[in-house]
Amino acid sequence: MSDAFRCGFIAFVGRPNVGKSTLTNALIGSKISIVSRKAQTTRHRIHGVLTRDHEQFVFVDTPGFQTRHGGAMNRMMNRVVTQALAEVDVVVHVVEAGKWSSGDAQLLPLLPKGGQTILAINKVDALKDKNAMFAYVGKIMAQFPYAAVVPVSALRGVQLENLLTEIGSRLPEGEAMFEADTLTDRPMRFIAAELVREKIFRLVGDELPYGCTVVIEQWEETDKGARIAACVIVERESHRPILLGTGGAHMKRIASEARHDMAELLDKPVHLEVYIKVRKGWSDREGALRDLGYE
Ligand SMILES: Nc1nc2c(ncn2[C@@H]2O[C@H](COP(=O)(O)OP(=O)(O)OP(=O)(O)O)[C@@H](O)[C@H]2O)c(=O)[nH]1
Repeated sequence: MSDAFRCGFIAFVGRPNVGKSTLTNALIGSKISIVSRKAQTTRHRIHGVLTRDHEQFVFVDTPGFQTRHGGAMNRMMNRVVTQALAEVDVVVHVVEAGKWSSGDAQLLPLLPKGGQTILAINKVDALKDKNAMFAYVGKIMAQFPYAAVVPVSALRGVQLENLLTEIGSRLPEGEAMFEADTLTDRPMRFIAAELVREKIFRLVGDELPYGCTVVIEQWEETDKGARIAACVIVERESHRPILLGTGGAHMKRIASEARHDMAELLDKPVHLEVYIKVRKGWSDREGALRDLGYE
């Protein structure tokens, strides 16, 4: 392989919950995309950038491929996945060690077959029967011509260097696209909205259906601090008390934890207000989704 600098886009695809976000974060070494036990927490494509001596990796973190529901939201999410695959240089198909389901198989027809698709078998730390791995890999390899297979543990940081080497060798030669210290090209506002959404999912995700989004409505930043107002949009009036909690306790906790993270991110004091708005049926109307910035 030549010593020329390489730079390119990498997409992680896989059914929900296989650990795509955790893996991206482990590779980039900073918490940018949000991680949660709940499926479907990453709705946007997020670029994280890792720059090394000989390569620049530009990661695109795609949402979980959806097959369970037929709503406009899921159709749009699947379109985002398809688009992401068409635009990138390397696709990493992430699966879970020992667990192959129809959700994994349904992705296969979308994967590029030109030698740029790598299989990453995540969560090897959780695999009880290590001997079963051989049969598991064989079964998957029989179904798709992967260019490489790398067992990893995003959580424990196992074999990540190996995965980076496999990805890096398949990136096109070319100059870096981002400054070396760029972690993400997403604006701060977007990340702030993601922080609020992350807290909501962690605290009331089990009770709240997936139709909830966060929009930053006010953003005033000076050298001394920032004033931010975030609006949480829910589908039904009945979702409001879930978010509020008894005496507003949930909302207070969500706002306080999000404010703390924002202050850390911006490295200055943050004043955060969080409102709730009800907008009926928004998650099933593509037009409404577009209004809110989901394309
Ligand atoms: N044991 C183990 N757990 C992991 C590993 N990587 C991720 N997880 C866990 O798996 C769960 C899902 O991880 P995410 O990174 O949110 O998964 P995702 O594929 O991005 O999920 P979506 O955003 O829903 O598509 C979390 O609870 C992680 O802590 C791993 O290597 N080992």
